[in-house]
Amino acid sequence: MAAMVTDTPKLILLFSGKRKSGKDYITDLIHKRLGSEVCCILRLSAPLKEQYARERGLDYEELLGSGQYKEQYRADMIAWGERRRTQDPGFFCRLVTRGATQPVWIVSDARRLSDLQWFWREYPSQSRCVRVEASEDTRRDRGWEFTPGIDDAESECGLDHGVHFDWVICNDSDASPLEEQLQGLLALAQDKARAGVS
Ligand SMILES: Nc1ncnc2c1ncn2[C@@H]1O[C@H](COP(=O)(O)OP(=O)(O)OP(=O)(O)O)[C@@H](O)[C@H]1O
Ligand SMILES: C[C@@](O)(CCOP(=O)(O)O)CC(=O)O
Repeated sequence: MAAMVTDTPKLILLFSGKRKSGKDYITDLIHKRLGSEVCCILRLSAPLKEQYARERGLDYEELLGSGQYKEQYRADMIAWGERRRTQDPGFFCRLVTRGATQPVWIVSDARRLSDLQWFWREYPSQSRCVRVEASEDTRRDRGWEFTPGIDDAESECGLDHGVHFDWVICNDSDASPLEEQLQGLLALAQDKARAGVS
């Protein structure tokens, strides 16, 4: 199959949600459904973690994973990233979008209004916001524990208010099946990708 290379993205899905709500799980699922020709996952935290790991001699792959390893560094990584963002709010957005050629981009970890504003400004007609929600009980079952300074700070709460979400996905064990909840979003992505093939 020919690569679907497009000049600009046709659709950008900006995912946000609390820790352990399942952002990575759901964006991975969408990626599997659409395939690597159609979409790519962009993690705003990836270049942050890469540089942070390099400076401190840490395991970058572990920082990217969903285990406990990254949690011991989270507060410091947030402060490290915020120093960078204060100088240049679009710094990580520019880094991760550079070289992305698929028609559909999935940003798995929008956390701040400045992240959304950057995409709305650069790609006003393509950007859509998706919220992943899960109850505190579900998140606790996945290893979450309320941590002051993290769960009550901008990194977790920056998009709690004032954002219109185009889709809200409920990722609790008793919610409707994800495949069902993602139907509209997947259909739109497939339409946009088809329309965008060059
Ligand atoms: N619907 C689901 N079914 C089964 N396991 C799930 C589901 N959603 C999430 N999980 C599991 O819960 C854990 C946390 O999910 P995930 O890493 O996707 O959350 P996250 O929102 O990306 O968290 P963080 O912000 O901490 O990176 C992972 O081990 C993941 O596999
Ligand atoms: C430091 C930080 O990028 C960590 C994000 O890690 P994760 O998406 O929860 O795996 C959070 C932030 O940018 O505030």
